[in-house]
Amino acid sequence: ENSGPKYKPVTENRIIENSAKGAEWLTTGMDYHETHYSPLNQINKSNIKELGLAWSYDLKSSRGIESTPVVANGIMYVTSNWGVVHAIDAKSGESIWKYDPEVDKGKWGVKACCDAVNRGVALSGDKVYVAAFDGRLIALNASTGKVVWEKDTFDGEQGFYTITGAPRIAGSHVVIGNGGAEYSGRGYITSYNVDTGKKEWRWYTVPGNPKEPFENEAMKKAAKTWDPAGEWWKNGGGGTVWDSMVYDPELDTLYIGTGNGNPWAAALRSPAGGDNLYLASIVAIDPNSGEYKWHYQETPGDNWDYTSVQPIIMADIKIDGNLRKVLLHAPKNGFFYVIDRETGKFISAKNYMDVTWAKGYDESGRPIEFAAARDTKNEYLQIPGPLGAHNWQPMSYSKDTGLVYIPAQQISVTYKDQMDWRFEDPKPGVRGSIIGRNEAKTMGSSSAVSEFGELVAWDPVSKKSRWRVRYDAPWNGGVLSTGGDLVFQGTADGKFIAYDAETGDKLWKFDLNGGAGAGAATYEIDGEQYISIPVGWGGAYGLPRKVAEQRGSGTVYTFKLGGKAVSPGSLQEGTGKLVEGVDYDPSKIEYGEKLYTSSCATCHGAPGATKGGALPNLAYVDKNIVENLGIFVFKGPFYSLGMPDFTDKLSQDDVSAIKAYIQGTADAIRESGGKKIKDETVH
Ligand SMILES: O=C(O)c1cc(C(=O)O)c2c(n1)C(=O)C(=O)c1cc(C(=O)O)[nH]c1-2
Ligand SMILES: [Ca+2]
Repeated sequence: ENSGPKYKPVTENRIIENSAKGAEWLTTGMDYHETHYSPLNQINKSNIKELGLAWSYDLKSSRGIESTPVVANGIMYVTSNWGVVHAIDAKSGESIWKYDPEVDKGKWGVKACCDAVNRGVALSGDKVYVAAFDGRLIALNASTGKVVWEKDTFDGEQGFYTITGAPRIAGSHVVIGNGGAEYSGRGYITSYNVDTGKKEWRWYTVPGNPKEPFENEAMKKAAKTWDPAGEWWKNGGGGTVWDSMVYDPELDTLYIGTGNGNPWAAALRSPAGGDNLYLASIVAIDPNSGEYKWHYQETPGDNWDYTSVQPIIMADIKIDGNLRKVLLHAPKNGFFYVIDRETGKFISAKNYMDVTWAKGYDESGRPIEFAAARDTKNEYLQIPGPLGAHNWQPMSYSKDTGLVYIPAQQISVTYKDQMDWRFEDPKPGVRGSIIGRNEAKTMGSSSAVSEFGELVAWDPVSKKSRWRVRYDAPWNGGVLSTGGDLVFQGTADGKFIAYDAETGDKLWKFDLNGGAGAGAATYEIDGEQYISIPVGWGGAYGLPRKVAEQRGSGTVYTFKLGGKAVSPGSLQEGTGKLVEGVDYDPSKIEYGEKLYTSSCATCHGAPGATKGGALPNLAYVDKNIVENLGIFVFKGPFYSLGMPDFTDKLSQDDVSAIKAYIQGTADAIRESGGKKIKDETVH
């Protein structure tokens, strides 16, 4: 129990007032603007060399950690997998309380497109809000961690949903969306009263069956941009709001980023074409009524899993001599957008990474596409691939430098439409289809062009990068910028690095116990500035592969000047030896590969393609696991950790074929002297 001073309620004024000094970090993005910038400057260029570990905290988790810490009243709130909340003394690193929503992981793990992650909490009054993976929005007492109220946000809905995002507070409303657009789902957000949990409104992002009454004018308008021949509503249509929402208290408006189409292939979802509103858009909503205000669609007629859910930043910047209230956005599709947040008017879009789907944008804010990117017959080299030029990892906007620091990447894929796709049609050979994926795309090579990561310092006014830092690998962590003229980023290869915000010069680095994804936060207690980063490798890219040699239990690292705490260690990983000696029938390998692609590949990757990520690569596990694969796939020992149950999905014969494929591939790699046989499976 918290024995410290009485918990001071978190109010709108307090969040606004804190922006100027930055002693606390009161929303997932620091304040309402969600800049991931703090004016704190005790730690700066002159003393960064003295930055050392103040404390570390074991989150006791083994999947991806994606939450930016939130700090109020000396308490840090950070989430780990499935929606577990840790309240930590932000000065000492001692646990205050822990809340586990006790998600039925066996039941829900199968619905995880991209790891059982959670991106953090929201604070309001004396409560902390978290959304559990299984759809429950939960209000906890911020001092004790006791449940105040709990609501099922999937109530009455049909889709294959999960929640990974952080809730947001808009006045007296707490709002949450969900994920599921790789499976089946109609995107929506729901608002609840912060005090009572009473459901207030629900806003769908895409229209339902046009034969039924529309919920509102926005849906009626949107339906005209979809072809009913695609019967998208059976599949849900997509548009899930699985990450960013920002609230502007001055304009009393909530801005949400919407996700990709479901299925991905536009030609199957809406054969006659159309923009498919409000997919891949930023939509402004009145948080009191739940009514649509305006939208700007970044990727009309999405065909590539180009979600627009990526972190949105509010900024007030001078463009052509006029101070404009804008939204800054770097979604998956590789373009950087500046949008007027009062009107929704498009200001500019310019690619911050190489892209092969569009040449640029016209004055009205429509992309000028390359026709080949919509070819339904031929394979196409898609850059960025479905993991995006930037994913959920928070970017940061510094008011001092005027730059946006984007954790960007290049990961390509070759795509082709799966023209024989049908809704919920498990097919050996179709990626993830046995576990409910509904993408309608087949993928070829994921490494036709090189993969890399980049920290891009982007000037949103001149639409050019000021500097770039190149990393060998993609999937680097979120970014923090500070008044100390510093930029902090954790990397996929397990470092926490400080850069000069003006030049990109590397000033300091610290070795972590694994690859980092989450963004860092900073705060001040008793006159000392702290910088805190939760570390834990995983997420969509990290499930089947890793970049750092080491991998640790999820850990919060907190630094201060002169800190001298001892670093936590890494986990003992497997042997790294190819599996050997499992009996198999070689004639089954080919069919086994097909079943593997449909059942195992999205989480475990292709056998031997990597030595594993947050989850093991099956060519590098103990022989007993492959030999007894049936024990593991039919509600086995890992079911309670989130592994799907393949009962009624695979037969014993199917399992024998999968075993043949795993052992056969491992043998082939060994015989070829360790040569990689297969590409990794992207996303
Ligand atoms: O379409 C969706 O509903 C949805 C949900 C999620 C999610 O909830 O995590 C991701 C994605 N899509 C996605 O496309 C994606 O690249 C992705 C990466 C991650 C992650 O946490 O690493 N989640 C998701
Ligand atoms: Ca998606």
